[in-house]
Amino acid sequence: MRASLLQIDVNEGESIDSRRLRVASLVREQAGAAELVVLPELWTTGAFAYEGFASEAEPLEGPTHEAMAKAASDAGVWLHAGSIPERDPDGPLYNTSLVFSPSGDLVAAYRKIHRFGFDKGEAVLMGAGEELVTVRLPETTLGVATCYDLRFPELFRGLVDAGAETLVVPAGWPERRRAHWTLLAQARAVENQAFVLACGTAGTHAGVPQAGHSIVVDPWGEVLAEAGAGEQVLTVEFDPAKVATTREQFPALKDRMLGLPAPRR
Ligand SMILES: O=C(O)CCC(=O)C(=O)O
Repeated sequence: MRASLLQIDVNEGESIDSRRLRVASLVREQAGAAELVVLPELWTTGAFAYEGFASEAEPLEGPTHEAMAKAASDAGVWLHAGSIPERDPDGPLYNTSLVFSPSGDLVAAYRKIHRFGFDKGEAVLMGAGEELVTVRLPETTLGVATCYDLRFPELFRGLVDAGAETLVVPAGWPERRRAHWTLLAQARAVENQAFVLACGTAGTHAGVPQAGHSIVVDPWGEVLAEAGAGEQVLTVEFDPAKVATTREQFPALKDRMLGLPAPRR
């Protein structure tokens, strides 16, 4: 199976409308090159451009949905279209990832569970998702998570328990903590014996330089491909069957001790 991670440069010098058109044509260019295409987190606004979240938020079936559904079907690819600031007509904003089938149907929407920012930004401007999301592809089952979620291993264990074999993580990770990004992507792959496809952004928005360095890690923790800092299409071929063989040959997941007693005080 081939996947292309589109590490998009997100900066204020380009309007959201232009970027949407540009990204749609990059997705179309993946026709025949990849079966799965992955975009980063909040690539329309920028993950740190908090002031724009409310004004640029879209309904689930808004302009990004429309452009990405068309791009997925034109290219005939599975498309994890990264995330949008979603305006729920009956609730708060959410940081919501969209996944499309090769015929352009929305097959999954994942509202980010762990919001970043502590006492500001996304953590106060957006609501928290409550549901784990997996997506069955012919070759593998995707488990989806977003950016800051990468720091919470229990979420990924939940996805694995739900059948995930390929963990897809769109992000807008800052350069300042790039070492964590790489380390955590490898850790999630090793502990879950799963592929990790982690797609970040390039450029600088809201004064925050982005890490880039999108990365694909196999179930043994080996880095199959890693991008540089700038905008880049990172295409990788991987064998989804390696999840089952790794789990058979080194069956650590079977040694989980569920229901451990609480520590004695
Ligand atoms: O956890 C981090 O260091 C970065 C997280 C982040 O930037 C985000 O979730 O938007």
